[in-house]
Amino acid sequence: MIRILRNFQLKNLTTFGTGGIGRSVYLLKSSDLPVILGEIDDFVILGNGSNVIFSDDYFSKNILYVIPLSSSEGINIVSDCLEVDANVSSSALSWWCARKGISGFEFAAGIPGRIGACIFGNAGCFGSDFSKNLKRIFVFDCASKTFGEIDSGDIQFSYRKSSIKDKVILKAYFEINFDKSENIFAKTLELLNKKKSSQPHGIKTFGSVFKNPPDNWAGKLLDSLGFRGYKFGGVRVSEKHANFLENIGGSTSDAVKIIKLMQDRVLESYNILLEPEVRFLGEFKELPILSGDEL
Ligand SMILES: NC(=O)C1=CN([C@@H]2O[C@H](COP(=O)(O)OP(=O)(O)OC[C@H]3O[C@@H](n4cnc5c(N)ncnc54)[C@H](OP(=O)(O)O)[C@@H]3O)[C@@H](O)[C@H]2O)C=CC1
Ligand SMILES: C=C(O[C@H]1[C@H](O)[C@@H](CO)O[C@H](OP(=O)(O)OP(=O)(O)OC[C@H]2O[C@@H](n3ccc(=O)[nH]c3=O)[C@H](O)[C@@H]2O)[C@@H]1NC(C)=O)C(=O)O
Repeated sequence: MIRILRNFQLKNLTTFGTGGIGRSVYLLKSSDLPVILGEIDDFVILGNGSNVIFSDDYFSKNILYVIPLSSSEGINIVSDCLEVDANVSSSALSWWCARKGISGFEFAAGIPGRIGACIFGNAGCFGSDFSKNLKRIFVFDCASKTFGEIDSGDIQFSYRKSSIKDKVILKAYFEINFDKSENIFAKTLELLNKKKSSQPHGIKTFGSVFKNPPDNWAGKLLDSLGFRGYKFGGVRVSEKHANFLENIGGSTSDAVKIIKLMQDRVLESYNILLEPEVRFLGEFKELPILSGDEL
């Protein structure tokens, strides 16, 4: 059953926990998604809300929020492929694969997103990403309002980027490589611990603020300028990692003020324009420069 939540507090839909009011949030099951996609226009689709911030104002577009699927509901082995529903979380997929002795997803245990969004944004860490074992995706094309498959060879993937545009990913098919379960568990835990030791967890964040610039690291540049622990309103820069913001009772506009300051200071000091990784949804009075193309 599809529920439409009117005038919904958007802070409940993102891991950062800020944002204004959304006109219409469609709360649905994964199996309802193909139906609703053919019926509505002017929407954004969310995964786990871990890479987005909504403005503090009114958001008038429709928002599709799908209830996450567990690994037992959303992952199947179909002939020689791993078929994964887009609404399975990255970590559920990683641990499911470890239990089944399927390698290649050890990196994914600590990524907070869902598979659809992770492919869209080519999420990754520790030298691996979602493009690696991907064979094809099943999508809804928003322009033609049709469903179809796309081979991964026909998608351009780069660092935190894919060429997927105006499409909703419904399912993904990955190749299967078997290994000993105990080896996979060990590697998964090792990478998870590595991530936990260098990044904040158990606190509201949206992952990295900026992408790393070529041959450098956003965190290192921001740290060198003294941003660790910097606070504006109810948002502060993590003491653990200078490329993370933590919401300790603030708003999106507090976060945007810090993001702009960070971008300005790195540009002035190093002549490097940091490109935000987080996606900004809604109307903003001021925004940081979103990509170098805008200069
Ligand atoms: N490496 C890491 O540790 C971290 C990585 N991340 C990244 O953030 C993303 C987080 O995932 P998640 O929290 O689930 O995503 P979000 O809910 O934050 O959504 C991010 C964007 O993904 C698009 N999207 C969502 N679902 C789909 C879908 N089924 N098909 C096509 N596009 C979709 C939407 O684009 P639109 O607005 O155009 O509708 C949305 O704006 C991953 O891509 C990952 O790269 C985030 C934090 C940490
Ligand atoms: C969290 C994300 O992805 C993470 C991913 O989890 C990790 C692990 O692979 O590698 C990237 O972080 P990162 O480049 O900041 O990795 P780190 O190893 O923590 O830092 C890189 C370098 O900067 C230095 N560093 C980092 C933070 C800081 O405050 N000070 C500092 O000097 C580190 O010492 C290291 O020399 C991804 N970030 C980006 C923007 O690519 C995300 O995309 O949201």
